[in-house]
Amino acid sequence: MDALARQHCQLETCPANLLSARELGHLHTQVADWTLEEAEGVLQLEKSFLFADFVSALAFADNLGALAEQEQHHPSLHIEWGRVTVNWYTHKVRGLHTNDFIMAAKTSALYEQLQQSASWGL
Ligand SMILES: C[C@H](O)[C@H](O)[C@H]1CNC2=NC(N)=NC(=O)C2=N1
Repeated sequence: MDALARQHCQLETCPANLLSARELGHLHTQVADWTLEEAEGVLQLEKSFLFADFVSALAFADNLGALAEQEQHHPSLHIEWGRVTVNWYTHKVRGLHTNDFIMAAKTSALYEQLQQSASWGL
């Protein structure tokens, strides 16, 4: 996951960049704790992150939003008390692109970073 988390999103995505099943399988092994879901015919990566309360969930979503702006690649977020469910897919290709795996890895790394700083009471 670390190598993927250090990459940056490609700004130009086009349907030609849709991943092959082999590429998709290889990339998924690097973010194996994310599930492959299909919604309205669109394949996406999904993972729920747990928090102590709503404020912490909102802070994570805010940090993730800043990351998405930096990378110009944006998630679908469902924010509730104690949980944020994150979905990644590429609108332009109506499916999964390498960018989605990069951002999934970055999302997991962000969560670990925030949980560590919270546990240190920082
Ligand atoms: C112009 C802008 O960079 C593009 O429209 C980006 C914005 N963020 C995006 N986010 C996602 N998830 N998919 C996209 O196709 C996408 N396109």
